[in-house]
Amino acid sequence: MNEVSFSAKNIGKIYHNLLKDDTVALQNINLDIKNGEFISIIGPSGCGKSTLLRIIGGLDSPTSGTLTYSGEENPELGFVFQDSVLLPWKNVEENAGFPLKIKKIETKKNMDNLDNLLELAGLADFKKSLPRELSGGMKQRVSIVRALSYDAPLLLMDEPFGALDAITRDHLNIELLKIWDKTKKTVLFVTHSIEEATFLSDKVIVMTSRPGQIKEIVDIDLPRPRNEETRNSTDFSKYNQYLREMIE
Ligand SMILES: Nc1ncnc2c1ncn2[C@@H]1O[C@H](COP(=O)(O)OP(=O)(O)OP(=O)(O)O)[C@@H](O)[C@H]1O
Repeated sequence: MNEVSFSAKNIGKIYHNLLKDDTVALQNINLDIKNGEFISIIGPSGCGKSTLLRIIGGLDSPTSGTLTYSGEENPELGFVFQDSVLLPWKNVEENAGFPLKIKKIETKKNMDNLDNLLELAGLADFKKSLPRELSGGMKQRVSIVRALSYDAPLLLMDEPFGALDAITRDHLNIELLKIWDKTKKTVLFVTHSIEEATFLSDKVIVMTSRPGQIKEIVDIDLPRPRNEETRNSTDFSKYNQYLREMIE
């Protein structure tokens, strides 16, 4: 089954530097994530958010502790980073479907799914456009569709909307939730924005400053689907205030 959940036990990460003391980036991280959850990670700059994301994604290994996946042995991952790199000579459709080409899985089912995702992301009319003809927000949408195109059960997102203006960002948050609702991926999302974390997540992991430890995992009990009404609600403000006080 295309599912993944994972459990991190006592994860630690030390970077050994050539000309200065070692950096203890993560310490004693314990975490259980269920299939289909939307989890955000927030915390002060340099507290190890990206390191934790990379370790969970298998792009980096922990210095100590264990990470156990269940559901799939080696779960495939989709990645979206702050600066999405699209191939400038390929159009939207070709960029979004590039993983399918590389993996040689351009089946009818996958191509139909790609079409649906482009539609969901509001890109149906731009399939033949080149990256230089797109706005920053549209490029990020292409990179999200690309990450979802091969149906990886786990999506890792590192500040994917960090470079965008607030209005576009709010818009993309809503679109991302619509796609997530349809695809039921497990999402791990790093952000500097408390409001973004609250708006999107089932749970927000709050980290301490370096060495990064988990200060608290906050359940965000706001009704779904979330929309502009959510942002205007008192509960939304309360969660933001709670999280802000915890980080300060
Ligand atoms: N490859 C590396 N080699 C050495 N030190 C590193 C490496 N990657 C990260 N670090 C250090 O580990 C710590 C955590 O970095 P990381 O990028 O995970 O933090 P972050 O919370 O994502 O930061 P930010 O919020 O500023 O993006 C920092 O002190 C950083 O300098």
